[in-house]
Amino acid sequence: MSPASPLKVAVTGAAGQIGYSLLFRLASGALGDRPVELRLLEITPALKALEGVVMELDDCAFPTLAGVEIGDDANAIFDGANLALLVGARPRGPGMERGDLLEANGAIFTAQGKALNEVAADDVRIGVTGNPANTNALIAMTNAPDIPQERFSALTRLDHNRAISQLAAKTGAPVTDIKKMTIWGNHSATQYPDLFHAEVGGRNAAEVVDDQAWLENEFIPTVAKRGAAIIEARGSSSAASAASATIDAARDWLHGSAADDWVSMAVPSDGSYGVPEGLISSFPVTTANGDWSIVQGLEIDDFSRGRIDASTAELAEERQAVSDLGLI
Ligand SMILES: NC(=O)c1ccc[n+]([C@@H]2O[C@H](COP(=O)([O-])OP(=O)(O)OC[C@H]3O[C@@H](n4cnc5c(N)ncnc54)[C@H](O)[C@@H]3O)[C@@H](O)[C@H]2O)c1
Ligand SMILES: O=C(O)C[C@H](O)C(=O)O
Repeated sequence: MSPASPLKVAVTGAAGQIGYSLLFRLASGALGDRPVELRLLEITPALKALEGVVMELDDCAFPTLAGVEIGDDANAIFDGANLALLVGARPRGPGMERGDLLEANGAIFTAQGKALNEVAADDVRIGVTGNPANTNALIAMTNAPDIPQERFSALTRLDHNRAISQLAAKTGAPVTDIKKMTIWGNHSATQYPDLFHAEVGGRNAAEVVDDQAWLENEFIPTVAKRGAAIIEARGSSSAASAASATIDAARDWLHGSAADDWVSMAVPSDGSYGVPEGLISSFPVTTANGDWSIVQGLEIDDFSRGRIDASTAELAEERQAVSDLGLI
C-alpha cells in the first residue's frame, strides 16, 4: 500500500456514545496527516442514527477524511481494514460490574473475530474498547486464528490516563512531568495502577508521594472505580474520555511511544511478570513501527505482586467462563 493511500479504520458501535466523539477525532487527523477512510459497523436498527452521524461528518469537511462506508455486515465493513476499533457492545449500568457483560457481549466478539480473520488487511491492528475489554479481545483473538496474536489489544489507556491525572493532582506536577505510569491486569475494579515505577519530574512517584495510605486507600480505588463513579454521576458510562484514550492507544501503537516513556496496553501475555501466558492483561509497553513490547526487568515487590496476581486471577476466571460458554 502506498503511503498516500487512506488508512482504513473500522469502528464498531459507531452510532453509540463513544462513537460520537471518536469518529470526529479520527476524521480530523488525530492519527496523523494520512487520510482515513472510516468503515462503520452498527446493528441494523442503529443504521438510521448512524446515517445522521455521517451527515455531520460530511458537514465538517475534514481534509483528512477520505471516505465513509456504513453497514451492518461485518464482512463487508472489515474488508481491507488496517485498524479495527471494536467499541460496539452493551455498556454496563449502575450497580453492574464489567464482568456481568461477558455473556451479553461475548457473542459479538466471536462473530467479529471471525469476520476480521476473513477480510481484514494483512497489517490489521485490532483495539478492543467494548467491555469486558480484555476478555472480549481474547474472544476475538481466539476466533481469528490467521491473524497474529500480537495484533490484538484491549484498552487500559483510559485507566492509565486517569492514573496520570490523579497523580498530577496529588503532586501539583503538570501531566507532562509524569512518565512511566503502569496499569497491570484487567480493565476492572481489580486493576493495579502502579506508582512504584512511575516518575514525577524524573523522581520516583511513590517516593515523591511518600504516603502509602493515600496510595492504597485513595489513589488505587479512585482509578480502579472511576468508571463506576462516572456512571453514577452522568447516568451513563464515560464516552469522550474513552474515545480520547482509544485514540491515544491507536496513535501510539501505529506511530510509537515516546523515547523516555512507556504506555499501558492490555496485550496477550507471554508469561512476563508471572502473568499466565495467553491472558490479555495490561502491562507497561513501549511501541515502535506498529509493534509493542513489554517493558522487562522491573522489580515487583510483595505489595505489587499481590495486586497483579489478584487481577490476573480474575482474568483467568473470565477466560474459564467464556470457555464454558463455548466462546473460545
Ligand atoms: N475500555 C474502556 O476504557 C471503556 C471505557 C468506556 C466504555 N467502554 C465500553 O465501550 C462500549 C461502548 O460504550 P458506549 O458508551 O459507546 O455504548 P453505547 O450503548 O452508547 O453504544 C454502543 C453501540 O454499539 C452498538 N452495537 C451493539 N452491538 C453491536 C454489534 N454486534 N456490532 C456493531 N455495533 C453494535 C449499539 O447499537 C450501540 O450503538 C461499552 O462496552 C462500554 O462499557 C469501555
Ligand atoms: O466503567 C465502565 O463500565 C465504562 C468504562 O469501562 C470506564 O472505565 O469508564
